[in-house]
Amino acid sequence: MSKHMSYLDNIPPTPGKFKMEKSPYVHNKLRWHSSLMKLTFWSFVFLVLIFIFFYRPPPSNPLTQDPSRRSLRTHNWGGPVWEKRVRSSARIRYSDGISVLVTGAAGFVGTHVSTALKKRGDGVLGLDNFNDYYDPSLKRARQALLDRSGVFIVEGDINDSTLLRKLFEVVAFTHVMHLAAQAGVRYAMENPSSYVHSNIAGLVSLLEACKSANPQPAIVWASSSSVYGLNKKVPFSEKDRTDQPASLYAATKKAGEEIAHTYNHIYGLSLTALRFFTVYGPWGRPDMAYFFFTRDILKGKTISIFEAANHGTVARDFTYIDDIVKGCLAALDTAEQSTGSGGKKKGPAQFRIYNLGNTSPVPVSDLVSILERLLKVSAKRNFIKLPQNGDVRFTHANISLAQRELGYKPSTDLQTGLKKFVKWYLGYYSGGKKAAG
Ligand SMILES: O=C(O)[C@H]1O[C@H](OP(=O)(O)OP(=O)(O)OC[C@H]2O[C@@H](n3ccc(=O)[nH]c3=O)[C@H](O)[C@@H]2O)[C@H](O)[C@@H](O)[C@@H]1O
Repeated sequence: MSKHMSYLDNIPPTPGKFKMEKSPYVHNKLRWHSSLMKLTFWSFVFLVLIFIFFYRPPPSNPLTQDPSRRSLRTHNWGGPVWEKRVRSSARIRYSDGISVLVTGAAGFVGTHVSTALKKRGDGVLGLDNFNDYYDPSLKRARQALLDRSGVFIVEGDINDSTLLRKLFEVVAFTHVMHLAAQAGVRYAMENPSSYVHSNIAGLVSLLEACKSANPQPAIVWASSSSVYGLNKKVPFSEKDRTDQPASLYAATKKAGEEIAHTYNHIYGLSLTALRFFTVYGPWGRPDMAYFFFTRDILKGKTISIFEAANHGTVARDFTYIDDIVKGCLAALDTAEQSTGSGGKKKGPAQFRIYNLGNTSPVPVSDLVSILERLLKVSAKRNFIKLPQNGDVRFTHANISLAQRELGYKPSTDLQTGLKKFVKWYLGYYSGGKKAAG
C-alpha cells in the first residue's frame, strides 16, 4: 500500500496543464465557465433541497403492502393500440350477445369461462394481475391459450381504480364475471393481508367502478362453499347459516356477499354470487389437493391425507370445471340489468346466491385411489389429523335452487373428471414444463 502511495506521490506535476493563460479572452472564458459551473452546482443543490423538502412518500396502505409476494403494479396500458385491442376483444359477434369483463381471466375458472363465452360469440375482455400465488408460468400458458381464441387479458389489479374506470370508458360492458380473488383455505394463515387485498378491497374497488359505469353492468362473481363453515346441516342449502366461517378465506368470501348486498341495495347493481364447491379439472390450480397429489404420487413422494377424529372421513363435493362453466354462463344469461345510473339507484335490482356443486361428496382417500388407478402408480399415504387451520370436514351442495333457476345440472362424476385432468396434466408437464412447486 505504502509503495503504491509513494509511487503516486512521486508523479511529477504536469506543468502547463493547469497553468493560467495570459490571454484576456481565455481568462474571461474561464471565468465565464467557472460561474456557469457554480450556477449549475447551486441550481442542482437548490433542486435537491426542494425535492427533499416537498417529497412525501406515498401513504403506506397496509392493504397494498404485501411483502411476502407479488407485484401488484399495473403494467403498460393505455394508448390507441391498446384501446383497439381492448375494443376488439370485447366486441360482441352475434345478436343478443353480451360483452363481459372477466376478472381473474388467467386463473383456472377464468380461463374456462372466457373461452366458453368467446366460443359462442360474446365479447370478452380479461383482467388479471398474474400474481405468483402459484406458478405464474401456468397463468401465462392459459393466457396464450386465450390469446389464440381472441381474448385479450389486460395486465392489472382490480384495486387499480384508474384502470377500471378506463376500461369502462372504452367498453360499455353489459356484464362482469368477477373471478379474481385470493383463493385457498390454508394459505390464509400465511398471508392474511392478501385475502383482504383481493377479496375485500379488490371487490369494493370493482363494485365502485361498476356502480359509476354507464350503463352499469350486471355482476356475477365467485363466492365459495367455504362460507358454510361449521354448518352441520347437510346438504348445504343457500338458506343455511353462513355466520361460522372456519378460515379467513371463508370470512372474506362471506364478507363479499354482504358487501355485494350493500351495492345492490344502495346503487341498484344486479349481483349474483356463485358458491363454488371444490372445482377441479384441466388447467387447474396447483395449490389444490387433487393437483399436488397427482404431482407427488408421480414423484413417489408421500402425500398427507387429512382425517377427522377417530379416523373419521374428510370429504368434498368435488365439482368438474365444465359443470361450473355451465353454471357461470347460465348465471350471466339470466342476470337482469342493473337499475342504477350516474351512481344512483333507480329501482330494486336482482340479488341472487347459488350453490354450484356436484351433490355427491367423495372422501379424500377415494380421490387418491382414483388417482392411483389413473396414474398407475401407488400413492404413499400418510394419514394425519385434519389441521385446525381452516379446513372443514365435509362439503355437500344442495343445488335445487340453481337447478330450478339456472337449469344447472352437473353431469361429470369424479372418476370421469379426474381422467380428463390426468390426461391434461401428463400432456402439459411432459411438454417440457416442470410441475409447479
Ligand atoms: O369449495 C370451496 O369453496 C373451496 O374449494 C377448495 O378448497 P378445499 O375444498 O379445501 O380444496 P383442497 O385444498 O384441494 O382440499 C381438498 C380436500 O383435500 C384435503 N387435503 C388437502 C391437503 C392435503 O395435504 N391433504 C388433504 O387431505 C382437504 O382437507 C380437503 O378435504 C379451494 O381451494 C378453495 O379456493 C375453494 O373456495
